Amino acid sequence: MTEPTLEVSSLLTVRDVERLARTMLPKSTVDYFRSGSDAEYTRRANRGAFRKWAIAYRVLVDVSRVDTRVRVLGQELASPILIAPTAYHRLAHPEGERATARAAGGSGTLYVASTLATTSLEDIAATYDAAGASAGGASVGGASRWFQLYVHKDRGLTRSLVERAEASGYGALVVTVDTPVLGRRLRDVRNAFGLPDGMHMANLFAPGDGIEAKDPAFRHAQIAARHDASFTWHDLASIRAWTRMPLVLKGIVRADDALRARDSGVAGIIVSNHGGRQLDSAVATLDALPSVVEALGAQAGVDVLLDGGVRWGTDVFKALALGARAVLVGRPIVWGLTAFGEAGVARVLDILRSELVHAMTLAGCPAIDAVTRDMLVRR
Ligand SMILES: Cc1cc2nc3c(=O)[nH]c(=O)nc-3n(C[C@H](O)[C@H](O)[C@H](O)COP(=O)(O)O)c2cc1C
Ligand SMILES: O=C(O)C(=O)c1ccccc1
Repeated sequence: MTEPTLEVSSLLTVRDVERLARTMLPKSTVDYFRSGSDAEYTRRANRGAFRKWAIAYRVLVDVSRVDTRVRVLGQELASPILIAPTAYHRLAHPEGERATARAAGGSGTLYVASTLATTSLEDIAATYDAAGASAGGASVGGASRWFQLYVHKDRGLTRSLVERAEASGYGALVVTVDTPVLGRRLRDVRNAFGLPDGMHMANLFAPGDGIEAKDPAFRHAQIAARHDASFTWHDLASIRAWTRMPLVLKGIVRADDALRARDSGVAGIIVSNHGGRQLDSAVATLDALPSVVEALGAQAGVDVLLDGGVRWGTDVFKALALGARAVLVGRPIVWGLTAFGEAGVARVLDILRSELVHAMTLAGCPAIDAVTRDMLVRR
């Protein structure tokens, strides 16, 4: 009866999961996963923005059933909580992205696979689908996994990533637009952070090709140096021409950029500042959300998602009330993966989802469309 500390069920909050995971990894890995850039104003501001809102709950509503289903890019999802793309899952757990994909596929959670995965996008796709099929999920066939693209100077490499993602049945292409160069994460510089030997960016390099021989810090630093800092709105059209996958732009925080995205024909945008890892002093995502939603208007046909600092079900509630269709979580997934592999990722998803149900129940919101702007007041 008494093995209290290391049972997955003893983890009650995302905070518990993070606390445990941080004891399990080398310092330089914890630093890489946790850090924001420079003074980390934005990493903290993302969390602080949630604290500025309070929920004006409604009473005497029938909340004996609470329905968290949402439509994202025309697809029905059981929950508005999605998995943000994060690099290097094998640093967190030996099974890496495969464990994440099994937890996501098994629970029907939308998983955005990173360009910088340590498992190939084909392998992630197959693992996700197999988990979905054995769970009897409706998500088999790719619509519930998306692929995140970094645009590289090497157009041929970029195009081949897009073509591989399409061939593997990914349901959307998420183009990250906040990383023309890498943000300066001071701890990574001081730790000379890099991928250990034997771990590699499986989508970008084959084992044994030249870059594998270079030292680990070099390998990590080289990655962002290969991003195309000259990429513009104009070039987006060429990516559209390469694929039939709907496009989602990740990293938008301005109303005018959101309008430009809509005019470029994208299906969705993610209000994101990369978890405070890119431009420090960037606006917190929850603070940026209302202006983006207002600019696009209700019938825009562009789904607005948000990430950055979502750690509680009430955070999800607040983002939805301010107009997000769904949210994504980054670091909490990595901590869950570290702590218990597939079961840890599943636990994090379960914690956030049940907290959201609990918040909706107590707030008198039996369905997502009841989570409206008037549910919030400024603290
Ligand atoms: C360790 C780590 C790696 C990340 N790698 C990527 C990536 O490869 N591609 C990308 O678009 N965003 C990446 N991000 C940003 C996340 O997609 C997301 O925007 C951010 O983590 C959300 O904030 P949260 O961690 O506070 O939930 C990464 C974030 C972290 C923390
Ligand atoms: O760490 C990150 O946030 C990330 O997205 C990234 C970008 C380029 C190289 C390595 C990681």
